[in-house]
Amino acid sequence: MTRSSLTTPPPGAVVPAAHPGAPAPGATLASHYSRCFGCGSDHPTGLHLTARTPDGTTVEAEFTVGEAHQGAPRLAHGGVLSAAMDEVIGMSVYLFRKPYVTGRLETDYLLPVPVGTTLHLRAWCNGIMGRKAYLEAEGRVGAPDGPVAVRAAALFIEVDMAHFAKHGDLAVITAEHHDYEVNLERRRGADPAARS
Ligand SMILES: CCCCC/C=C\C/C=C\C/C=C\C/C=C\CCCC(=O)SCCNC(=O)CCNC(=O)[C@H](O)C(C)(C)COP(=O)(O)OP(=O)(O)OC[C@H]1O[C@@H](n2cnc3c(N)ncnc32)[C@H](O)[C@@H]1OP(=O)(O)O
Repeated sequence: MTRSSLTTPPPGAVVPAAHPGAPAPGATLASHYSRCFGCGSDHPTGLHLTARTPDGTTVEAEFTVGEAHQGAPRLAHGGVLSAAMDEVIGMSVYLFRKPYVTGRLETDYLLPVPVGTTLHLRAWCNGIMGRKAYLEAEGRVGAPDGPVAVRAAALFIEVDMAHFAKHGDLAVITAEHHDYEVNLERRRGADPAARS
C-alpha cells in the first residue's frame, strides 16, 4: 500500500482489543442508515454492502459491481470503489463503539474491475491514538484470496454525536445507535457550542 504519513500510525498507536459489546464473531453488521450509499437497503443504486465481522475488530463484505457503478464503459468508477473502501473501513472502526468520520482516504487502484465482478472486501485497524484511527482495507477479485484490485488507507477522526445532529435528526440517530458513546448533554455542559 502506498500511503502518506497522515494515514500511517505513529509510534504508540494501539490496536484496541474487541469491544465487549462488539457483535459475536461471524455476526452480520446492521446497516447504519437505510439510505446510506454504502450499506443502505433503501438506496436504489448504492453498493448494498452487507458486512460481517469474523473477530469483533475487522470487517468483511462483498460488493458486486453493477450497471450503476460504471466510470469507463463496463468498468467500475474509481470513486465508487473508493466509496466501498470508505464504507467497510467505517464499519470496522465503529466496532470500537465510538462515532468516527473519514478525515482522509487514500486509494491505490491495481486492477480494472469490470461490471459483474464481485469484490471481496476486508477492513482492519492499524492503531488508534487520541481521536485518530488509522485503518486499511483491500478489495480482492472473485474470492477472498483473489488478486487485489483496490487498496486503501484512511485516517478517521472521532467525533461526538452532535456532529450528526446539525443535518440529521439526533433523536432518530441515537435511537438507532444506542450502543455508541452518546455524551451529548455532558459535552454540551462542558462546551456550550459543542462540536458540530
Ligand atoms: C456516517 C454515520 C452516520 C450515523 C452515525 C451514528 C452512529 C454511527 C454508527 C454506525 C456507523 C457505521 C458505519 C459507518 C460506515 C461508513 C461511514 C463512512 C464514513 C464517512 O464517509 S464520513 C463522511 C465524510 N467525512 C466528513 O464529512 C468529515 C468532514 N470533516 C469534519 O467534520 C472535520 O474536519 C473533522 C471532524 C474530521 C475534524 O474536525 P474537528 O474540528 O473535530 O477536529 P480537528 O480539525 O482539530 O482535527 C483533529 C485532529 O485530526 C487531524 N485531522 C483532521 N482532519 C484531517 C485530515 N483530513 N487529514 C489529516 N489530519 C486531519 C487534525 O490535524 C487534528 O490533529 P491534531 O490533534 O494532531 O492537531
